[in-house]
Amino acid sequence: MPRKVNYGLDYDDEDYDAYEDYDYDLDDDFGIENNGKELELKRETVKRDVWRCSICTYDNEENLTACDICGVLHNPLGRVGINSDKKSVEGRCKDSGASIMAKSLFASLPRKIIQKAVLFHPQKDDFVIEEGNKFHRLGDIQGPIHEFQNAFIIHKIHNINIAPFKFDVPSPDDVVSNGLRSSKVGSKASVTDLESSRISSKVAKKSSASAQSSAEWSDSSSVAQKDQQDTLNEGIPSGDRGVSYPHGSSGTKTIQSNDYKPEKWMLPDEGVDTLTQLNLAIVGHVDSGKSTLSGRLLHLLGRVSKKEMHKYEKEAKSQGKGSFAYAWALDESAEERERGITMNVAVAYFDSSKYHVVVLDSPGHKDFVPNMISGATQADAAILLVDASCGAFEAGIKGQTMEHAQLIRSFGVDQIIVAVNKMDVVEYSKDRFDEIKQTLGTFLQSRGFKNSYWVPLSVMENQNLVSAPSEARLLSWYHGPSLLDAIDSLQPPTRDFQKPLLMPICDVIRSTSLGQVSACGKLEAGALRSGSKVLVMPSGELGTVRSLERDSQACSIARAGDNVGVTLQGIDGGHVMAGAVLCHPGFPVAFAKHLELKVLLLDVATPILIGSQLEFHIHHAKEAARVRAVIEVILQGPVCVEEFSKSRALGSVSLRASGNTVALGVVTRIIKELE
Ligand SMILES: Nc1nc2c(ncn2[C@@H]2O[C@H](COP(=O)(O)OP(=O)(O)OP(=O)(O)O)[C@@H](O)[C@H]2O)c(=O)[nH]1
Repeated sequence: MPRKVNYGLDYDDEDYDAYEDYDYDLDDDFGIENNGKELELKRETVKRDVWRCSICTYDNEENLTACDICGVLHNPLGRVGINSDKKSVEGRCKDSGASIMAKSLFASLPRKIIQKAVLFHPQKDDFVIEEGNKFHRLGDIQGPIHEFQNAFIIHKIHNINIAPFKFDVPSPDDVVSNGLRSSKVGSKASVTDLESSRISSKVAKKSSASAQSSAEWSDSSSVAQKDQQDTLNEGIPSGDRGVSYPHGSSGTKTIQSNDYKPEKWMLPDEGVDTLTQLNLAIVGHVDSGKSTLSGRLLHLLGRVSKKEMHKYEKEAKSQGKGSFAYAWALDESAEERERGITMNVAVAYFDSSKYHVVVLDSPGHKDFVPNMISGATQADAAILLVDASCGAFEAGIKGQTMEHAQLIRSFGVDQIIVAVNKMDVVEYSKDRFDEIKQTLGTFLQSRGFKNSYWVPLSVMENQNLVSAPSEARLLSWYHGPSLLDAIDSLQPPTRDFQKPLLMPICDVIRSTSLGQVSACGKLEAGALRSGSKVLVMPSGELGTVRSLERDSQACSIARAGDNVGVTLQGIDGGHVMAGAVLCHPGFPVAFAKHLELKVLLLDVATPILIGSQLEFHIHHAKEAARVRAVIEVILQGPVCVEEFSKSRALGSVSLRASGNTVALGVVTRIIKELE
């Protein structure tokens, strides 16, 4: 069955009322008309003990861990209270991502006063601003503000409000892979290394201490301790075991990540015939039909039974929302169903002939872009769904069709299937399909998508989904692959099997009755099996893998690319949270809040100025950030991060302000940890 990503702790206990998330103390109501949907939200009463959000200045109740208005975390991950697992169910729900995002639906952020203006002068290096090439290296920008603004004038293509840069010249990936890191970055490298060494060695020491104590707690026999030590040392060459830490510290021998040697079980067994896992994000403007498509595919491919489908149909009809029956297979919460929109990413699975597909059904509504980002960072490829209906496609182009395409590209996805849906509404018109293909195709090409497949569909009338269409009007001109065939034509993703474990946590499921905590997410690198020791960063706590689950089935090993649930034992559950990262105890991920970025500006209306307060998104973590120098950010709290050259997943960022994505970028340097 599909699983919802809640961006916070989740409870699997039966007595837990999943809809408590939306049960607020309310003192006023207000609604807003958005894409024809009447959305309602209520605001909580302000209580006496409050903390002020650094982004929107809203006074939040003390017990909230994230801003009630904009969702920015109050306490940095590193300072997560170790007692947070003792929260009542009610407390947890109030803090959940769903509640926060729901409440932020109607919040417009108050304007912040910019303290300093950025200066600008034309650049003379590789990042010279050219006609048609809107890539800017902001680090070199100086000069009066109007010149800064002029540098970011939007060029409209086909009257579309296209964001002013091109991914392919260069894309964030290309920035790093083409070695475009500036000499400025290089010249400070030694300082950086020193700083990050200090941080990581501190953490590594902590992990070693916890590793030892954890081993002692779990079993007192020397044989058991040896086993514990062996799991702790998985992948570390025998000569180096138990004596050293990554990045090093004085007096200890250093293990670099290239010293890591994966053990045999960590590598895929070529002989065993298993399908490659493909993490497929379904993105696109609100109402384009993403959940309906996901639900219908699951049904057609036998993942949602006839009986279940019948139940969804009945329930949807009884609420006067019959057309949403398939979407209900994914949109499970009462609030999502009532509003007819997806709020959290749903994770579901089906098999094609070539892939074990993990469907990441993303929300399309503008206000849930942060959730969409969290799902999209796990994607190997994407289906960009567009609504062919007159007016709807055009609205999507100005809305989230473009934003989602840009975000997904910035996370390194360069294979995309553009599914032109609702062809039934336009009489399966070839002209309309060609018009959409020409308009959007030009844009996608300019953003550096290498492979894009174009598939006309009607999800509602089951045309061209898993087999050739039966509709004569479509058959008369379309002879290409069905959507399922297009999925099978995608190139298999490359995986980091040879690197130490790295799994950003996107969701946490917690059973209070069993005292267990499960972290969900995609393994970006390395492998896990039951008994493996894992380090949870940023807390530096060690846990042991008790069991693994993929697609609701227990599995013995999870490898890079797999999207799994990892049940941990021997760990305080309060340290396991969305935004944290599971890593190899010998190779802790860096943890910092002072970063140098290289960004591509999307929104000229929101220039990035020194002193600007932004929302900083990285893998599944979100932090308030202040622009210190252009573009160097100080986050309110630290996050797990790697330079993009080391990890795509932990080095791709997006910057948002006032509900808009204003820039996409990569981490070029971890500057230092601030005490
Ligand atoms: N006519 C027609 N309607 C469709 C088709 N596919 C989906 N719809 C309708 O479009 C509406 C929105 O569908 P959803 O699946 O909720 O759209 P979505 O993209 O998941 O919406 P968000 O997740 O909120 O962005 C529903 O009423 C669907 O029945 C189609 O092929 N033809």
